[in-house]
Amino acid sequence: MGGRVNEDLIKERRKCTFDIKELTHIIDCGEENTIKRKQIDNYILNIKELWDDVPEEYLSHKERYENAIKKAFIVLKVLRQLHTGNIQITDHRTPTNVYSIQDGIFRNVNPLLIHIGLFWSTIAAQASTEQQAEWLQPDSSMIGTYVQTELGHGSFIRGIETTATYDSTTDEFILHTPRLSAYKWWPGGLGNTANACLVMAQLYINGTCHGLHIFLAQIRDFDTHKPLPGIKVGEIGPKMGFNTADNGFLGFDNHRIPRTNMLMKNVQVLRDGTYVKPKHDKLTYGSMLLTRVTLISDLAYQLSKAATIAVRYSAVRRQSPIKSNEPERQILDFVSQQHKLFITIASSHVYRVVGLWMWNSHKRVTADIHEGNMGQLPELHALACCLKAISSRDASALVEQCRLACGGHGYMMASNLPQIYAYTTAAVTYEGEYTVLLLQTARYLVKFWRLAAEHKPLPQNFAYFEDYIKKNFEQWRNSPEGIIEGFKAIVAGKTKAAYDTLQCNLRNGREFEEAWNMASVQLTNASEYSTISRNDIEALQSRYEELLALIRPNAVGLVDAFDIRDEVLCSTLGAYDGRVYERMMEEASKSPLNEDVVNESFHKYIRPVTMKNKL
Ligand SMILES: CC/C=C\C/C=C\C/C=C\C/C=C\CC/C=C/C(=O)SCCNC(=O)CCNC(=O)[C@H](O)C(C)(C)COP(=O)(O)OP(=O)(O)OC[C@H]1O[C@@H](n2cnc3c(N)ncnc32)[C@H](O)[C@@H]1OP(=O)(O)O
Ligand SMILES: Cc1cc2nc3c(=O)[nH]c(=O)nc-3n(C[C@H](O)[C@H](O)[C@H](O)COP(=O)(O)OP(=O)(O)OC[C@H]3O[C@@H](n4cnc5c(N)ncnc54)[C@H](O)[C@@H]3O)c2cc1C
Repeated sequence: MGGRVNEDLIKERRKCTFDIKELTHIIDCGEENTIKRKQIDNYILNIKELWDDVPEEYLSHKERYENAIKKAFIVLKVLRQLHTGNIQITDHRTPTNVYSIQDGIFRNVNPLLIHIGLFWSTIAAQASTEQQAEWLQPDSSMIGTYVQTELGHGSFIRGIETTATYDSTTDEFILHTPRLSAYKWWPGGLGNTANACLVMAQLYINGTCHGLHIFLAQIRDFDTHKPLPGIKVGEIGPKMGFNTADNGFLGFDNHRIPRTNMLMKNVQVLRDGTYVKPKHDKLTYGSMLLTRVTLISDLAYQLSKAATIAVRYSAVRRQSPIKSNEPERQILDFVSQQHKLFITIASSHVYRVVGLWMWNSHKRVTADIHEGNMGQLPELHALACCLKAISSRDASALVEQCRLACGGHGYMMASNLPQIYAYTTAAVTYEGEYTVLLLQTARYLVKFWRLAAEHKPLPQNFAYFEDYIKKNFEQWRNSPEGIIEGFKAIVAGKTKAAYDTLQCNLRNGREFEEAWNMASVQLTNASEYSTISRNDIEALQSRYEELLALIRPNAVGLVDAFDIRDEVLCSTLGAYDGRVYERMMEEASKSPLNEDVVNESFHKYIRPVTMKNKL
């Protein structure tokens, strides 16, 4: 759509005091990545079939899925071409090769996300070399998903009921769903798209349960796509978001797979049924760990989208004068609006940096594990748990804050803020629910507080526990170092409080698990504080309003530096040109309810009532 850039935005960009491109290169981890990202964006933007102009809100549940699948397989074909063309394309904003531009294509989620983000990555991480050679062919017919959660169990995965029983007479595993609560429920792409899946099931050999293991199972015929015998599969229905993905359900009726379909990099079942244990019994949980790590970067990217939309709109929207005898002001001039939005820009940068640090930490620890050293795994797990929990809670809260800061127009689907919120808030639940993961980190904190309380040696990362006990903390200084020291004191204090409550519950005769449950609110609080979150930064930094004023002239420049294309933002409020009202009117004209001057419902339902006895 043509037309002049909004005058207020032009002025805002003139006010900017830093080099926007330089910040974009920092966000992309280098200018060469910016160039590569733009190449990919342009390449995919030129595929016309991907950019329909029928808003998905006007499609049926079925049409929305079919439209998304059409696009997903165009993208998959392109990715295969690019990869086979040896162009290693990595979008450093989400170091998972999840291409930022996909948000624009699907406006919701790519139905192949779990195929790309969990199915392949789990095979690459947990299948043996021979299995990878067989299953990871670039032109494979397998379209997979990751099938763990059941109707009856999501958080407590040791309670998963699906069984995989070894039959030595035929050298097979028998996958079985013993009851309704054991039906797999939720996996992305399972309902209609996937023809294969990685199933998390309880392994049984000669009546002994060896716990959860991962098995590759084909569930549909590669050629006809019909479910195989013994497979009951379908789609779970509409959700709050993610409605371009067919999350599904799956039941096995004594479905047989070869023994060699158990992922056997870290653990083996030999032909005679011998079970060869893994070096660490949580290696099977590795895909959850990796996804939690990747989610931090993705959430940072969702924040950058919401901030871009809300800040640009706030620079364009004029509402209410500050002095009655003056013109209406840009709402971005209201300090309360700056308070709502600038923390979102900051949080996007914080979680992008943390996400990249965690991504590199995961690579380092994975290399150690490959060498047989499991020592760093517990800390990586504890960090991934609290960081995924806090980043998803912060991101969903801040995206909603951005939506609310845009008034009624933020409530329009055409603003794209509702979809970004629906997408982001799901991350508080999936891949490990918020409270459940915070309690995992609490286990780790309590373990080291116990050592500190017993004056035993502590790893360097927990030296501050000892400082706290010896009251070595300095007076709070209003500087970054002072704030970090303050946080350490808060975490130590919260951990001590939870630990003391735990000890008190035990002294009162409670068993450990009950004592833990009774202290769980304090335990989650300690975990939350082990991660600096948005509210804490505001609360701690005096001169806060002065800092908002410092940011104000650069606010639009800061979001322009995220360099998110209009086609990806998909937002009437956030487009680069700021022509909000023209875009809103253009989107409204697409509503099917504007096709007829008088909708047929008038004659069918309204007129017989309103004109009764009047003709
Ligand atoms: C797909 C993403 C791709 C790319 C990302 C990019 C963008 C993202 C965008 C969209 C993503 C889209 C869709 C998301 C798809 C969602 C998929 C899913 O949700 S898959 C299912 C996820 N399910 C879970 O996460 C379940 C949560 N529950 C658990 O993890 C476990 O039940 C729990 C850890 C809570 C407990 O396990 P349990 O076996 O009971 O252990 P216990 O608590 O007794 O602890 C024992 C011991 O083990 C340690 N430990 C536990 N887990 C791990 C681990 N993963 N790694 C290492 N160590 C672990 C634990 O600390 C404890 O140690 P100590 O005894 O304390 O020493
Ligand atoms: C959009 C989306 C996509 C998903 N994709 C997949 C997928 O591809 N593959 C897959 O396998 N799964 C997937 N899931 C499922 C997801 O992993 C589960 O929903 C998640 O693990 C939570 O489990 P649950 O829903 O059974 O909730 P539950 O485990 O029943 O928890 C419900 C509530 O109980 C409380 N609670 C539970 N346990 C504890 C505890 N120990 N202590 C304190 N409180 C507790 C918490 O408040 C929690 O919110 C997806 C889910 C969503 C929403």
